[in-house]
Amino acid sequence: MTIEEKYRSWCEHAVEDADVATELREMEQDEAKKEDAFYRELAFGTGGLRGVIGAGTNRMNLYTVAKASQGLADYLKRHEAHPSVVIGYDSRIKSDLFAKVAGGVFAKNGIKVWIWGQLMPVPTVSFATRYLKASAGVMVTASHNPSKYNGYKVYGADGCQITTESAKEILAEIEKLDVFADVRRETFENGLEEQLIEYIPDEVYTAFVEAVKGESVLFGDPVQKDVAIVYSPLNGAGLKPVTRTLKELGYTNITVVKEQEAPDGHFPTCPYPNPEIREAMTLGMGYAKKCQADLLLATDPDCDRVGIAVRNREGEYELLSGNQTGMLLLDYICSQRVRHGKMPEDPVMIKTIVTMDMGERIAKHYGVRTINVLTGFKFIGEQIGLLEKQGKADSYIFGFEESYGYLSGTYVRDKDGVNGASLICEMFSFYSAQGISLLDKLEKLYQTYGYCLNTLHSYEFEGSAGFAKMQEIMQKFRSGVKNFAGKKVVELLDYAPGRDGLPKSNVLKFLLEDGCSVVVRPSGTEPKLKLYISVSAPDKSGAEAVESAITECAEHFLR
Ligand SMILES: O=P(O)(O)OC[C@H]1O[C@H](O)[C@H](O)[C@@H](O)[C@@H]1O
Repeated sequence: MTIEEKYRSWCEHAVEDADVATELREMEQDEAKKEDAFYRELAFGTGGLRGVIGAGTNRMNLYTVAKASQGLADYLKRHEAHPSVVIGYDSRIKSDLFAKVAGGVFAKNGIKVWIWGQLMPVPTVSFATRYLKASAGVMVTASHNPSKYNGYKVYGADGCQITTESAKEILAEIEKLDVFADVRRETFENGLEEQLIEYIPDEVYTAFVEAVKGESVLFGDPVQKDVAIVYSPLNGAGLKPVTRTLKELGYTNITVVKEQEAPDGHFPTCPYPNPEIREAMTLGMGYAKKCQADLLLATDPDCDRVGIAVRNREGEYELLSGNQTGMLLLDYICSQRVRHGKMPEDPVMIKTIVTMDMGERIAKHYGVRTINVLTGFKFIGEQIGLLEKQGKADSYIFGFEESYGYLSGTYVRDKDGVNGASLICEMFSFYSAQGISLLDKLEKLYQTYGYCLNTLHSYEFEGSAGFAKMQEIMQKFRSGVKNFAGKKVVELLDYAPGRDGLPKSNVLKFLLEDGCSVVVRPSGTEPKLKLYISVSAPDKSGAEAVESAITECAEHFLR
């Protein structure tokens, strides 16, 4: 079908959602808009389906969600006699609608549905899928993307986001379908009445909170639980689970950022609700200053990421990167386990290839083995599953990503902002009781393992033209870069054909002299090209100078 034919078909059939119908009418004379909306189908990327909410095959709308659900239903029915699915959703625009549409499709296909009765974090979908022994889980969210996005993450029965092979199979099922003719769906209300759809009981939520609380590595050590914590759920799903868990863990002094407390998919005070981005933390930092807080925490809308800021000696708040927080947590978990004789046999830490290599050095110091995987926490979850199959689930002590994702247990198979927030508070309070700040601790780590600066630069390439441009840039990088700002390329690791036993992925890692590296890859969740730079140097200012020279050099390839 041509773009115009697809457009006409949508005008005829996509009448149920008034917003979609209006948008279709409005793009009638706008060829560029039509092309962008229809030039491709939304594909499964790093985090499942993800796209801008709106009209068309390349958009998140009730039709593309229903089609994906039908494809998933067909896949599940092919694999299982009596499949069941857990569904969750966050505060994003139309998240609840898409969750109900998905529920209606599964119900019509005879698949039992368990749905959370209110917005919930991503990890609770992973948890409930395992707890209820469901065949799959679906989370409607676009995680940390701006408000115009939504998405659809799919989990397997093990609570892990589906990885490359299953994604391919599901995608093949989806591609067989006509978005209008082949989708079977009933109303959510009918599904409820027929008891094909049921709300997930409270007991599951409580079990999740208990599992998170069980991840403490204090082992009886004293901590100061009256530290002043400012918390922002960034208008997302974290509010209830994070505050409940922290309170039950005994933290007594928590202030929630009022403007970012209520769920709101428009994210009025933080258009880009990603704790990686300074602006998302600005309001929280203002609150922290006002309350003289010790620690600021913010979780993203689906509460799988957590960002932090801590007060420095001058009374200002400093943001910590995902790498820094991850390293601190890794060191804290390892040191506590060693001190209390709780380190398992053959301990394992898992991180991604774009996550700071210094993590590996810390792990080694404690006798912990590191497994490196591709970007995406699903690959960390997958490794936990493999350890479990070998009867070694207890070996897993921690997994983290530079993109602010942490998980210290096996009770879920995705990063967990509730677990991250609780561990960070515990680590903070533990050191605080000894008069040590997280910044001091970080300094100590640098002294022990060598100073290392890791930065991430992202460049937006929107739409079909942007997509093509990113491919072109990757080719330019691929074809023979000899040095970056005078630092010789010692080795180029190209992950496109697959390497180190990892699935094929469009990622290039340049190992440079002096322990520096540059990684470049198109994001799987946003229309962006990402550049990860790692610089080892004697001190911060030296590292910053090298980093900016390398960045400037790498940016030449983006033109
Ligand atoms: O770099 P991207 O492909 O956009 O992915 C960045 C991150 O996106 C999501 O949060 C995934 O769950 C993470 O596992 C991933 O690291």
